[in-house]
Amino acid sequence: MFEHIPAYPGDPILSLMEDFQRDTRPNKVSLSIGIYFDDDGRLPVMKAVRTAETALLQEIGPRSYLPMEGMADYRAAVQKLAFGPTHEAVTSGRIATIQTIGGSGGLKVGGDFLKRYFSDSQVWVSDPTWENHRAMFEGAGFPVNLYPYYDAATGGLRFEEMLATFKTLPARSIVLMHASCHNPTGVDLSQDQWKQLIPVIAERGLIPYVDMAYQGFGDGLVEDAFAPRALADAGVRFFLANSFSKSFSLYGERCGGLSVVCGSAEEAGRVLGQLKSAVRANYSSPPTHGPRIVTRVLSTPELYAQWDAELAEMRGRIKAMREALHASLAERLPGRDFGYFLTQRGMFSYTGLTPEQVDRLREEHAVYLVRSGRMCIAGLSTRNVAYVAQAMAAVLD
Ligand SMILES: Cc1[nH+]cc(COP(=O)(O)O)c(/C=N/[C@@H](CC(=O)O)C(=O)O)c1O
Repeated sequence: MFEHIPAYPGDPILSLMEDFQRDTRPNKVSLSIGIYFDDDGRLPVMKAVRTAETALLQEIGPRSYLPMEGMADYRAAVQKLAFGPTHEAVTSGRIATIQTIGGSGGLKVGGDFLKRYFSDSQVWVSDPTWENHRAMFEGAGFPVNLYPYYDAATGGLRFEEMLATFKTLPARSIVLMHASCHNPTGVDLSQDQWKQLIPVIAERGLIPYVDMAYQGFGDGLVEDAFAPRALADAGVRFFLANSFSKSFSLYGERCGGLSVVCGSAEEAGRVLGQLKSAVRANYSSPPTHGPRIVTRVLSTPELYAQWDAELAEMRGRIKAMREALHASLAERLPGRDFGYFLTQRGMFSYTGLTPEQVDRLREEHAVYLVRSGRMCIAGLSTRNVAYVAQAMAAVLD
């Protein structure tokens, strides 16, 4: 019956975690999957999360199905965090927001919705992008194309080529973009570049699909949401998938959202209905526990302030690790330019290491990167950063 089923080759990111867990070498370092570890190498339980969850445990009650669109207070909190509580798009009710199973659930449900109502469109993703973007949108039935993005020569952005490409795309082309803290490169558009790109998106009638999985890991919660807010300001209709996996350290609780910015509250009502239909056909309804924690934190001023402060600490630690690794590499290999560690932002940096060098890092030094050369900076610590620099220098020599 299943003779024709091929063996699974593994996921370029998630399967590395399985290999890492099996690795018994005491000096192993995980710089592959996009998970934030603290300086002790532990996956943190945020104080604001612990406080909210402890309070919720006093309110244990029945666990019926949630509505297909999720909890109303969660959805409202997602909109306020993404767009700002006073944004006209929020106050006018023209955003359709659903609670989803992580940011992944938002991308998948949005992909299915788009395939149903924009079936002739094609999808354009940055070159490179998160490994799973292609799988998700091809899985929804779209042809997936690349637009120029990362400049390997400079470790920066090929913005002029990206802009020129957007100017050629047919109306209703779906352009998948990262709000901030680009995965895998850490290279973002500046606010000025977004201000140049957004009029082209509007003029061409493109459909932006913004993936905001790292809000708070760049410059801050407000700064990192510049792109969706600027798109909404410009009256563009677009999709925004967001994730709380990293910013709440609640990866396994699957807390995400999908917002569709529409032209009116009436339009948002119809879009919401069809998003519910897409949810029903995927997983029926979203989970309760994790999203209740997120809602409690986002809706309680003192918890929100504590969470924001903890996120700032996480952001600051990542920045400090970037600086420490850069300094250690510059000392070991003075002739090479590692400035990209300082200019790239968020959880990831694109090291430019070849797959073979990444393999050597793993096999000879027990340092794990994704084979694309992506490094998760959040896996560095004051204990291992010198060792990682030494290992990188060894394979680069
Ligand atoms: C850009 C982006 N979007 C969405 C997700 C999925 O988030 P979630 O809310 O957990 O469904 C991830 C996860 N990225 C990390 C883990 C993974 O690959 O799944 C990573 O890139 O390592 C992203 O990096």
